[in-house]
Amino acid sequence: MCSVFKSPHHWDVVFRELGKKYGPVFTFWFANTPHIVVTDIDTAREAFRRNDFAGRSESYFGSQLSNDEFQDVVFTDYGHTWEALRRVAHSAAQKYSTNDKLAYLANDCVKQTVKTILEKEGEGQAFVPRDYIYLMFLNILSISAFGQSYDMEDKEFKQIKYALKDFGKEAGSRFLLWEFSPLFRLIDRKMSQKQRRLMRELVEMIRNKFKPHYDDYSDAIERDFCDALISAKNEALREGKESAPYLTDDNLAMAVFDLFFAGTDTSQQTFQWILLLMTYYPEMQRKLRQEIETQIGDRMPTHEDRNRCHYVMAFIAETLRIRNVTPFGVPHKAVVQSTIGNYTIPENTAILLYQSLILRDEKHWTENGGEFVPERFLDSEGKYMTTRPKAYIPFSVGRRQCLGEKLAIADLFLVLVAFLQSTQDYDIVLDSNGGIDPDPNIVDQFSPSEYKILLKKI
Ligand code: HEM
Repeated sequence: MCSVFKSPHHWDVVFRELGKKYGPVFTFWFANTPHIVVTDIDTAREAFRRNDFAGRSESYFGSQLSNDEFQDVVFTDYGHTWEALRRVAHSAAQKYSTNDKLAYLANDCVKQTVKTILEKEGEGQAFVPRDYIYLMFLNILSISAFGQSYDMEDKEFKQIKYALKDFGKEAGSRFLLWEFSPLFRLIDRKMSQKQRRLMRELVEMIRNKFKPHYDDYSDAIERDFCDALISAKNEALREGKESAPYLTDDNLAMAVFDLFFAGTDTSQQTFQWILLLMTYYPEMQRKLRQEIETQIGDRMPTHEDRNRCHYVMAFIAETLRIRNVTPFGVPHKAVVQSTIGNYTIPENTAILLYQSLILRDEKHWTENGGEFVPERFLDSEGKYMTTRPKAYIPFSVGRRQCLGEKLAIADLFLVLVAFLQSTQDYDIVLDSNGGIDPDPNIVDQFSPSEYKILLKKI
């Protein structure tokens, strides 16, 4: 473990070397906890489709979101509560991913953001787009979740962003040391206690938004994600489903929390990559604009436009492939003793799916697997491939696979198209950047190093 903390490189570089040296399945020790690392797609698909590896280990961080009082989807171990919560959260997320409301919402949020950028930053002035992107995706999710939007100066917006984003930057890799070393938590107690407090306040905030939904809930109209979950709970109660006892108000509020926790940062960070890549490769920006102009023009983008905008879809897919923001996925746990390939895996062992290695492995992606080539997702007629290559796993595989995949793609598509439409009188130009390698200071994610862009009038 020391070797990865001491390394000046991103963990991806270190694990890539380990993968080359030790093959498709190897053990890595975080302090005194062994983690099985899987780097082969066939082995991963076979193992993760089974319930045997659908568990989550008890973790320091996870215990703040799933504990005796309430449980969420992401951190709850395999069992009835997880199954019940996952089912209702998945169905709500799927519903939202094709909802016309989402198309209007994304369009409004983007237009408002571009207007604010032009007012605050002005034409031709370089600025860091990070906070604007965060606000845009947070608003899309918060309006979908409980019908509330924020502006940059809102106290609550600042609180959410600080707890889920800025504090993470401040704490850096200490997060991992807190996770694996109670002693380090004690030594570093001022910061680790602050982290617990921030999380507690955030959980409380979301619960306070969820509960009042009962007061004016009506079966006739589904306003947002909270209503969708209440409706799923009522249905389970009415029909006497086995899942009903697990759908407590506190658990459902935590499922809403997951939307923020698992959905905002992943989506907004992916969009930061999209913006960086399309300014880094201006000829690709032109191609994106051309397609949008011919296929959609000035009207508001809809979900159906995904079937027309093949290059836009390929560009998003390639960004998710080469700059997958969750390179190591989320650790799974063996719920029983089982096997991966020829290895016996003891009960309770943690397992990591090393997604980013599979996503760039030359075995599956030819020798240019490390390069950004959106065309690899287009067929010979230039159409976006409907069947994805088997090694395309930015959202993981199997029982725990991301339940927000469809929603994330819908959001990214709508936001990208609306962003390019709203800036059609400009070239989006990269002003300064640290290249397109992931920031080596954020070791367990793929985050772009800070960059500045400007809107240059054509
Ligand atoms: C680009 C955007 C996203 C990426 C790359 C991403 C990726 C992932 C990955 C790799 C996992 C771990 C799967 C596993 O354990 O095997 C995951 C889990 C999860 N994601 Fe996403 N995600 C994204 C967006 C979203 C959105 C928008 C939502 C909200 C609806 C969401 C909700 C979840 C939840 C609830 C889980 C936990 C599933 C479970 O444990 O059963 N994600 N995601």
